[in-house]
Amino acid sequence: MSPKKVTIIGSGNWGSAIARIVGNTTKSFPDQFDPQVRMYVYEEIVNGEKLSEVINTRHENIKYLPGKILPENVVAVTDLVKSCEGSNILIFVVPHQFVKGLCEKLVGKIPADTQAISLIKGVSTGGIERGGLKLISEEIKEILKIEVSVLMGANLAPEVANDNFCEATIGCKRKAEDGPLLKKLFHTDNFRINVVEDAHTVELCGALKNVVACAAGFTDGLGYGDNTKAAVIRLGLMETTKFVEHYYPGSNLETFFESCGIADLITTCYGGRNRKVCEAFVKTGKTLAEVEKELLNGQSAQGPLTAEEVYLMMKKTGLDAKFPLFTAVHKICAGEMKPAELVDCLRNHPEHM
Ligand SMILES: NC(=O)c1ccc[n+]([C@@H]2O[C@H](COP(=O)([O-])OP(=O)(O)OC[C@H]3O[C@@H](n4cnc5c(N)ncnc54)[C@H](O)[C@@H]3O)[C@@H](O)[C@H]2O)c1
Ligand SMILES: O=P(O)(O)OC[C@H](O)CO
Repeated sequence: MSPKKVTIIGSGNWGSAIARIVGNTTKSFPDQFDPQVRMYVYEEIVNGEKLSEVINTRHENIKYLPGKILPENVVAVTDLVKSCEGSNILIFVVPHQFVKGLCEKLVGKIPADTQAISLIKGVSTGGIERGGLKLISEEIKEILKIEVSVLMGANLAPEVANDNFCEATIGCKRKAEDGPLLKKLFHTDNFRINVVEDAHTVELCGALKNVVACAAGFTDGLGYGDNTKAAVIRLGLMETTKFVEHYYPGSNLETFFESCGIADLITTCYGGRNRKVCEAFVKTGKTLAEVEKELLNGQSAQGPLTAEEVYLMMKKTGLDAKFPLFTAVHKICAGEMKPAELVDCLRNHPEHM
């Protein structure tokens, strides 16, 4: 078996942090992986220089992960199709609103035996019209006709890039077949991977924790303390388990105890961008777009968009009333509900009845 070529599609905060890991693991296992890792970069000019050229000369993503050196075998490529040519493993790591457009550019260019793994936390808009759910992994699979696994976990990119110890979960439907190689690609001393088969649950935990993090940001902005945030986390977890069970009956409860579940909820509700942006939204009275622009320097908080997408799909089938926390997050983001009303929503939550 010849060594697998790997492409990272995305070079934001998480894409760059994961490039540091994958650049090193591919070098460590030359029998399994081609050591050159191509990274698709959505080109932009930063301080008068092309970002891709800075990455290829100074090996630093000065906009999205400043101060951290990328391995030299990670090569920035600005042509998406060229970045994927001949690759056997595609790592998708872009804000979820860009996935469909990128995949459509790759149609007909990706052999059927290519594997993908999505690190994207979000849901597709593709299910909304029919009131159903479409996962990002399903969107990629549908467009490119390839197998897609997922990797989610309590992984704030700056801490991962700092090599601080953490865990992550790979969800892989063909666990026996694909799990070992994918684990090899990501598993390090400080980034510990567990592989599970229940990929839907892994992916939905990753998407929905961003919605819960918005609620945590709202309560922080309102000046409530850690007890309130713990209630947000607990009720958010209850809604997440119920949501997963509704769309994928028979999911494995144990998956919620993996890094993708409770651990990611905790880290995101304390240290994430969604929390930060939503806290500032309440404190400043500015719009979410304004605070995102001011605080994140081009990075993206996926929670408000995911809350809207989840709300629209639930609304179609009248499910929204059963998920008051998810619904409240959307309504607050959309200006249909005051942030202070969130506490009433928590107070009257069905979990207390
Ligand atoms: N940052 C984290 O700590 C973290 C950790 C785990 C998972 N994630 C998830 O990973 C995914 C990617 O997040 P990120 O932090 O790497 O991204 P980011 O928030 O840093 O987003 C910026 C990226 O979007 C790209 N972009 C902007 N406009 C684009 C366009 N029109 N087409 C294509 N790309 C465009 C930019 O070039 C940049 O690479 C998200 O789903 C996120 O939830 C992030
Ligand atoms: O900064 P956030 O809120 O996008 O969260 C980042 C990661 O998903 C945490 O695991």
